[in-house]
Amino acid sequence: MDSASHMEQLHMKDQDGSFPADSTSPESGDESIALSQSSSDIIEQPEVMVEVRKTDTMGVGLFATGKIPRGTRVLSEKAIIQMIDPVYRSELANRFCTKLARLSQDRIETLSQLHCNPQVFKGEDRPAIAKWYNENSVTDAHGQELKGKKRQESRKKTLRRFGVFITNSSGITLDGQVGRGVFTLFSRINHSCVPNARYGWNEAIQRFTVHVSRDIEPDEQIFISYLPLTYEGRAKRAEQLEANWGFECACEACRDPAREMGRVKMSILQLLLTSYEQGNTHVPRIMELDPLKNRGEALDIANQLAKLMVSEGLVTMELAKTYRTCSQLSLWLDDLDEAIEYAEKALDIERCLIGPETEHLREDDLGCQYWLEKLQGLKRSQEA
Ligand SMILES: C[S@@+](CC[C@H](N)C(=O)[O-])C[C@H]1O[C@@H](n2cnc3c(N)ncnc32)[C@H](O)[C@@H]1O
Repeated sequence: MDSASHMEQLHMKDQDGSFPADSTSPESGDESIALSQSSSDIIEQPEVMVEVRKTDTMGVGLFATGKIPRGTRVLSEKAIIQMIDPVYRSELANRFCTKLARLSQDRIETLSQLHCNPQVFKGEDRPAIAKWYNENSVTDAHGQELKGKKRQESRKKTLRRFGVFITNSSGITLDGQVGRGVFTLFSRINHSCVPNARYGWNEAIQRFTVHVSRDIEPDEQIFISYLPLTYEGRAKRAEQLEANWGFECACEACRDPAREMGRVKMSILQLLLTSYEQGNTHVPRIMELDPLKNRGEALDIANQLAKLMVSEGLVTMELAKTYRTCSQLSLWLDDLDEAIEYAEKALDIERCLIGPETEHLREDDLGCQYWLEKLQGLKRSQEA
């Protein structure tokens, strides 16, 4: 489909700055078809393990086409559009327009089909895009310069596409600088407060990857957590999701009030641990909790927290971090064997969620593998 055939489908008001509801609808009709992605965008995927399908309550989502074992890298994508983050939003919009103008037609179509959250727009977006249009000439797919109404239509589409970019872009690094990119299949993954997958930019292979955190059954939907706050209760999660993504979460944890108890307990344990790590200067007195007195008590709490996370199905990087804390505390308590056991658990989670490329985490033993190697070295020197 060329760009001209989309043109009648946009009905964005131009003068008053408002964004009518249909400005956020995809530009083409049936979302379940034509999710174009050139084969060079996905690498290291020996077989297609996932596909985009319609859901009942969350638009489209990503689903497993067969059984997927825990720790599998289900996506390894290159961005369809990416850029370094400028300081000012108007500059971001300006750069976006320039990038978009150079994008291939199939990538523009792919971008246009993605979800746009109307809440992402800011006051300066429309003027910044209008300014870019005033300063640049725009051509259609056949190289014909757009004028009058067509040019206006093109500007409206660009505004929506910028909304798509903001809605779906994720943090990456580009030549060592902070940037963001949009990834075709990743953009279709819905949120769950009990995710079964983890995403992240893989510096070593320069790809955006998604790994499943547990065994996945055929036809199961893949979910990530849009929120970093895995311990937070439902009300806080709902507030964040509404404010940043504009939806009411329909995940299994939010539909089942019984699951809240686990979260409450986890956030209390986390609070106690954090207070202890910070010298108990901010002990949350409202909860009438006694601060942790020593490393033994801290280890006990960290261990309880890790067990709770596992029993609640929260296999996240916070779990790896908690095992790492247990390992550090065990070492301080002079139990090297236990420290190694916890370090192995942390590494298992890290491998499962990130993969083996963690060389960039070598500094300060940040990566679990380097921490474990350090402990194993200590053990060898003790035995020598
Ligand atoms: C990045 S998109 C994910 C793909 C999207 N479902 C689509 O159709 O393209 C994010 C949007 O998906 C929907 N969504 C994601 N997770 C959801 C959830 N747990 N409950 C309800 N809607 C959800 C919301 O509309 C949200 O703004």
